[in-house]
Amino acid sequence: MKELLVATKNEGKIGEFRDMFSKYNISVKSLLDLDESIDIEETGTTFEENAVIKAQTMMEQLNIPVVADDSGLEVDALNGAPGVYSARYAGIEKDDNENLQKLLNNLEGIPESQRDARFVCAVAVARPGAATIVKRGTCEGSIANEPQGSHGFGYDPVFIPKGASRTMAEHTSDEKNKISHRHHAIKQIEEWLKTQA
Ligand SMILES: O=c1nc[nH]c2c1ncn2[C@H]1C[C@H](O)[C@@H](COP(=O)(O)OP(=O)(O)OP(=O)(O)O)O1
Ligand SMILES: [Mg+2]
Repeated sequence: MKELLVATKNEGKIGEFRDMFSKYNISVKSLLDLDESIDIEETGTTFEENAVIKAQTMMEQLNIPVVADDSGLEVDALNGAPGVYSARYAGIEKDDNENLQKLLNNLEGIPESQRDARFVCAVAVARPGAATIVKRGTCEGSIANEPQGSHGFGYDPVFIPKGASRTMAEHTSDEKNKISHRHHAIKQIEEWLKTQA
């Protein structure tokens, strides 16, 4: 079992990386195991830029391969907002509940047919002495009228994946990990993951 650092402090992401990397025989360490005071500024304007910033910052400090995830929700009726600002939508302090309440307020009165959205995830792999890899995965869906379900994290209680009749937070973690944006991004770094185990 090889250990890999995922440069995140998000417990929801950490759990999903643990579950999805286990099949590659890789165990996950995160910034919560390392040093909670590490705070990497997300100055990019795209998910890819921010994922690369997070992965390269830690790779340069530790001289080991580092994976990072930058992700968020794009809502068509809001011209792609909250997008890269998903974690800071309702303010500087991250608060999943405030964020999704603000989203529901901003979509008030907008009919179901115009509530299309997608989750986006960029996964970056920064490697000492080799080029950084960055891949994007998406999960199409729409925004519910009210939060439902208690699994997952972030905007999961208001996101209904395309073809589903319940929110992502009403999916088990195994179900989510088969269809999520994070799953689709990780799938694209599979070849590299296999070289790490
Ligand atoms: O599967 C997901 N299910 C629900 N919501 C999600 C998901 N994936 C991302 N999201 C939302 C949460 C947060 O509002 C933003 C990520 O922001 P993002 O900066 O990438 O993560 P973060 O600041 O929580 O942790 P960190 O930067 O340490 O990895 O998008
Ligand atoms: Mg962040």
